[in-house]
Amino acid sequence: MSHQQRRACIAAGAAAAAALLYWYRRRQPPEGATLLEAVLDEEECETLETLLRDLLRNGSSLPGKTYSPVTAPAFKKRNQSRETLQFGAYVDKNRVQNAAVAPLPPALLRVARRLKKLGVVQSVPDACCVNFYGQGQWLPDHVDSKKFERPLVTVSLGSEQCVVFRRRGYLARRIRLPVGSALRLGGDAANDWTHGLPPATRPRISLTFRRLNAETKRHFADETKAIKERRDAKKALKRQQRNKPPKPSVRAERRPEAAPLPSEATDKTPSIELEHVRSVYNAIAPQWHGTRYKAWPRVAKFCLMNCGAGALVADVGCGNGKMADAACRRGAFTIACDTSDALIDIAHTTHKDKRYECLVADGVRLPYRSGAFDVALNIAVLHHLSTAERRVQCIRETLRILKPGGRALFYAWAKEQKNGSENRSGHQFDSTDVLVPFHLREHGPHYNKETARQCPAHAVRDERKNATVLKRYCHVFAEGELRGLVAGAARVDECYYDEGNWAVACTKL
Ligand SMILES: O=C(O)CCC(=O)C(=O)O
Ligand SMILES: [Fe+2]
Repeated sequence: MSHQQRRACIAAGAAAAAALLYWYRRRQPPEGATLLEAVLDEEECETLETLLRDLLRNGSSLPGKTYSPVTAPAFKKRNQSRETLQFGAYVDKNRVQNAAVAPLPPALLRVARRLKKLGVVQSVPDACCVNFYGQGQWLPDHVDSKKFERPLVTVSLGSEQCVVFRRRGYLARRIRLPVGSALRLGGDAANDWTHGLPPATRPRISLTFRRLNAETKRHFADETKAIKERRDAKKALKRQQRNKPPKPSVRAERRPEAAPLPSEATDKTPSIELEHVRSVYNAIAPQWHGTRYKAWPRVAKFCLMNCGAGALVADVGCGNGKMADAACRRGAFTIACDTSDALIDIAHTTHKDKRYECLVADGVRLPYRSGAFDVALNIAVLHHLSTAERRVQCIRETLRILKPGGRALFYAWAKEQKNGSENRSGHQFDSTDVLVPFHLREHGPHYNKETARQCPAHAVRDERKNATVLKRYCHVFAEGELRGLVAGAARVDECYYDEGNWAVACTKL
């Protein structure tokens, strides 16, 4: 190699090393910033994302200023018009304000507690700003308000993105934010460097967890108190002027609304339901229980998202209580009912260790007062009601017992059944009102002579299968039918096909 060639080689090597060093330094987080990967696993991210998108869809019904569409024309023009949900504290254009917002919902509180447990923060954050970025939306460079304590922690969901840190006189830093990661910003990174996000290439959600500092909290509390005092004083003055005694509080006067009086649709159970639903379930209860002991995964997910600690859940038509684990898992109290006393006996024995009560009652006339429950489950019940009037009545009853804002999930067997392994029950339906055979085996671990002896009159022996054949009445639902019935009585949030059923999740308005 000539001298000249050697010099060229060295120069190229030095340039490559400098480029590598530059590349490396660009990716080093500034002092005070730490990235923790996999703080949430894939399933947790997915569950949280579904929950948050659900909340966003219902954004306008959340309290106060929790939801902001951020549609200021200038923001929209610059593509910064992302939607936000703010819990615990309200920020507008990076300025903290004293406005009413909802506290952290249980799912976010769990993440906040996890951050403390992992040592990312010292106190559990009590505020969270959830940013929903659509494709192309970005966040300009900023320093988070000093009214928030340090560190701030941002958890990423949905898709990977980069955050760019800038500081005058320093090389800009570009840090990858994988899904499920938490970026902790303290010290210089939070106070002296700005951070911003380039346009998102795919939809993304970020959760910025933080705490207002004590001084701001105190200031806001004083301000709120002063406003209330001024308002009360004004009211008192007006009252004095009118010289009227103060009105008693409406809340104290209000009596719980009683269950409605029975109507034609509810006061008499049609004989087809007595013979082909109630009696059948009473006879097959032990065998039924032997193979059905867990909520379907999507029903369990609904429970996970909606049945938090302290919530009151109604399981309308609970069968053997297979929803109990999912409904009570996060500390909710469940009151379940079914018309089959044999199934209620099983539900009671199986779940007596839980915050769970069950009783014999009919879904078309629930023995609960109106507005009492936070969540209602009505799973695989409606298709056993034999008139349209009774199905509507059962939906109305399920919603009646919910508080405004309460959520309900309905599942009803679909007329449209898939082929192959996706159709676990193996049934196909030609008409909407059908009698579906059930083979009650007279052998095996779940055979119970006692209940089998109480078979309804229509039961017939199948000697070949050594079983008694009972027929269950079902009205199978055509696509759109369930949605149509629920939409008349509540706001439909989601409608889907699952486990051979049509499903509708809704909110009582
Ligand atoms: O979306 C992100 O990752 C950052 C959000 C952020 O900086 C903020 O909410 O202040
Ligand atoms: Fe920020």
